[in-house]
Amino acid sequence: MSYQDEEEQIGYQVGSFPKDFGYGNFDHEDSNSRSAEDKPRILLMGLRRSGKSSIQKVVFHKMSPNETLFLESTNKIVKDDINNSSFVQFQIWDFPGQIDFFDPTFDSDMIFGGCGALVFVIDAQDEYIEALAKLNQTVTKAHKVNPRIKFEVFIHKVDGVSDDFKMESQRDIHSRATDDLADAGLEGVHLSFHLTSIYDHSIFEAFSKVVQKLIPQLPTLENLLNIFISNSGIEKAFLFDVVSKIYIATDCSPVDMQSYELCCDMIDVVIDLSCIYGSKDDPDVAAFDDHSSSLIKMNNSTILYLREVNKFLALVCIIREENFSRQGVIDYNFLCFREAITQVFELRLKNQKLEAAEHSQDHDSDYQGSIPSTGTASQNFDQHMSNTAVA
Ligand SMILES: Nc1nc2c(ncn2[C@@H]2O[C@H](COP(=O)(O)OP(=O)(O)OP(=O)(O)O)[C@@H](O)[C@H]2O)c(=O)[nH]1
Repeated sequence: MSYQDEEEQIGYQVGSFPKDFGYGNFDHEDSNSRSAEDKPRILLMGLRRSGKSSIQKVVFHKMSPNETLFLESTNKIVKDDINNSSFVQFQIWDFPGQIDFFDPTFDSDMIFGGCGALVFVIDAQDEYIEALAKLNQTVTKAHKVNPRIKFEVFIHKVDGVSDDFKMESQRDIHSRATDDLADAGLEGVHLSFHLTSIYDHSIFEAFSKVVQKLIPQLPTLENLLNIFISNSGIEKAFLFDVVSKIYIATDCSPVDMQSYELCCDMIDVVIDLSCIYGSKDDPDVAAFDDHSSSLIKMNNSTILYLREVNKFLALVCIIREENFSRQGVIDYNFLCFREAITQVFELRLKNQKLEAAEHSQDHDSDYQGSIPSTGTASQNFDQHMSNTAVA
């Protein structure tokens, strides 16, 4: 088998997700789209049947978890182009489980060279000794080619195991994997571990963290969210990529799984309602747009409040009912926040264009001087947010 024999699956669409929100039909921000080669790459690796393709299909193609039972084994590298919004642009490469790094057709420089993150999937319901050996081999090889790769280990299929077993497996896998790396002389290589399952939100949460590490503007986005929530009396806020339901940023307070699940469910409700009742005049136009908003009152004196940032991003906030009395202030602050996010988008686009121009001209001109650094940008956005009112 040749690893060069790759299959492109761009714009793939599975399942019954409403037409307006599938990847194939999504009206991309063309001007912000980058060519596939320029995008950061996420590699999905692991032993056969560990669940790699299922993860990709469930998170990015709305496949229902039960349908993954019928997935066939992957026997070539499958590339998938994810192009949801300016911040969520990357390629996912799904590898066959039986990949052999010593095969002469395996071009490790090409494969690991442009890689941003490597997700290694370990089946927690199976013996993991062989998987750990493969993980060690993979990290050693990849790190040698590209020391900047972020390594993410998904201890997967934890739906079928008890909480005690989950914790024990994570501890054991963590210590064995780091010991193996130390034995190989790679003490400095950091591995992040996540307990995941396609049958709950854990896989979306884990993928959110993987994707966030590939967004250079993350500190700026987090800073904006911190200012927004502290001035508006909000408990927690997530900035969501609407299509995949992964969150690309949140404020600095800790994320609890229940809050994240509630916010994900709210997005589903809003999209479903938009599809059923919105845009009667033109069915091809998505009813979910930058004017969409939604408010759900819970029976525990908490409010879920969703506002569209643009067609691709939504801000979902958890607010105590008593703090929602001055909704006007929250709405005003949201407009400031949205304006600041738009500026981050514009700056990112400008930087990407400059980088592309620099790349194509293939010379070391001093463009750097004209690219505003994220630090400067962050200060500018903070200034913008200083207009916010305090609730
Ligand atoms: N219980 C459980 N089963 C899962 C989970 N994720 C995947 N599976 C099942 O695991 C089996 C293998 O999944 P695949 O996605 O085909 O695995 P793969 O790693 O892509 O396999 P190869 O293509 O052979 O390398 C399927 O039957 C899935 O339904 C999970 O989170 N929990």
